[in-house]
Amino acid sequence: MPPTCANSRFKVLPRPSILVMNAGSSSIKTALFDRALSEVLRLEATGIGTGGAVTIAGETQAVSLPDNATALNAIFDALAARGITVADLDATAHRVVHGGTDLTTAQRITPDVIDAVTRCVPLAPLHNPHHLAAIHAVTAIAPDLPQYASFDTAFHATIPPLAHRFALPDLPDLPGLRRYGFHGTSYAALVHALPDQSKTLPRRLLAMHLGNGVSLCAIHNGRSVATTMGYSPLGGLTMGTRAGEIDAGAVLRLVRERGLDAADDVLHRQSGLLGLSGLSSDMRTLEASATPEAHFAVDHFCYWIVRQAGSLIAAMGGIDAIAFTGGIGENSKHVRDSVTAQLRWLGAFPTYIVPAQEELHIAREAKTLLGLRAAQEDHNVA
Ligand SMILES: Nc1ncnc2c1ncn2[C@@H]1O[C@H](COP(=O)(O)OP(=O)(O)O)[C@@H](O)[C@H]1O
Ligand SMILES: CC(=O)OP(=O)(O)O
Ligand SMILES: [Mg+2]
Repeated sequence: MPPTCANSRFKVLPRPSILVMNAGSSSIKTALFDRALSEVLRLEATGIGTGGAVTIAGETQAVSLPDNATALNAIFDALAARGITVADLDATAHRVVHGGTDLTTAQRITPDVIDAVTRCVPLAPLHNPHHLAAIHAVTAIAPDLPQYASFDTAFHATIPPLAHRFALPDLPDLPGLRRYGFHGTSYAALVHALPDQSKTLPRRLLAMHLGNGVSLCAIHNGRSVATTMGYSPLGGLTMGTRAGEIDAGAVLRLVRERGLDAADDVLHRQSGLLGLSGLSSDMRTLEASATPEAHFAVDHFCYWIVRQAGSLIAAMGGIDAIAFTGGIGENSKHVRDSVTAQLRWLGAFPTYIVPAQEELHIAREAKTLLGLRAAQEDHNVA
């Protein structure tokens, strides 16, 4: 089989393979997997909007990444520089944060799927537009390449109605007003990976995805039973630029007095760590800062994790372990220590650090769908 990777410094890519694209709110993480689901190349653009860095096969360079479009171009340029042509792949697979009520299981991307993801842009304005940009960029290069989507909401399909229903009346003209939950690709991967460290999966596991977006998930016997994010990735905890939990009365006042678009901007882009610190949405910057506002922002971040942890532990009837993941969960000892110290009254339980493997989970799902498609084609030929 001829190599597709022209640069001999990089592993030769076995063809065919799956390129996973995970456009988060402050990063685009891409990984190329071979058919055995071994990761053969990783390209990450991080710190979008707050600075920027591109990491290729473990080597990081500071690059100005003012917006997602610049980051996406940097990723495609880096792929091209390594002789990787998207059209040569088996498929691409994308993380999609919000597919609403219609899309909750992994599937092939069709025009109908694109329409549904587009309809959810107002619910996930920091994510869905970036997923669509990545999907359209691949379509422009390779219109016939199969593309798949995995949804952040899927892992939370097991949350019972008591936990996912809002105390609203039936509003038949507004279907889908309910809690969904996000970061499901991360939690599903964590459930798969944790037993490598813990031997068996803890029965009552409190998983914490602490990145630019932040959520906690109560995982009981491997299944999500409650999570802090709700109708959209705006809910729950203090995040990089998102407000998290806020009284609907306060939201109504913001909309009444500032108008819908300005209120949307405050809640999604000017709040959270950025709004509290007046400095940055980036945890590294805040941890390095001596201002009282930066300290307050980090303390607020940890305090509300602990407050919400209490709620999720109650939903599981106790706790057997905590698992940290995401950029902050994996790297900030200060945040992990603060959270675990404030939960010490619960008694002793193990804590684990699990590198987020959203891309591997998405590749697994795409591989399953590719296999089903191949089986279907074989069946049609037979
Ligand atoms: N060494 C570190 N110490 C503290 N925070 C870190 C460190 N490395 C990354 N982070 C934080 O992780 C966050 C980004 O998380 P990440 O999961 O990569 O984001 P996204 O949600 O966009 O995928 C940023 O706040 C960043 O400052
Ligand atoms: C759902 C969400 O907030 O994702 P991210 O942490 O990647 O922004
Ligand atoms: Mg992320």
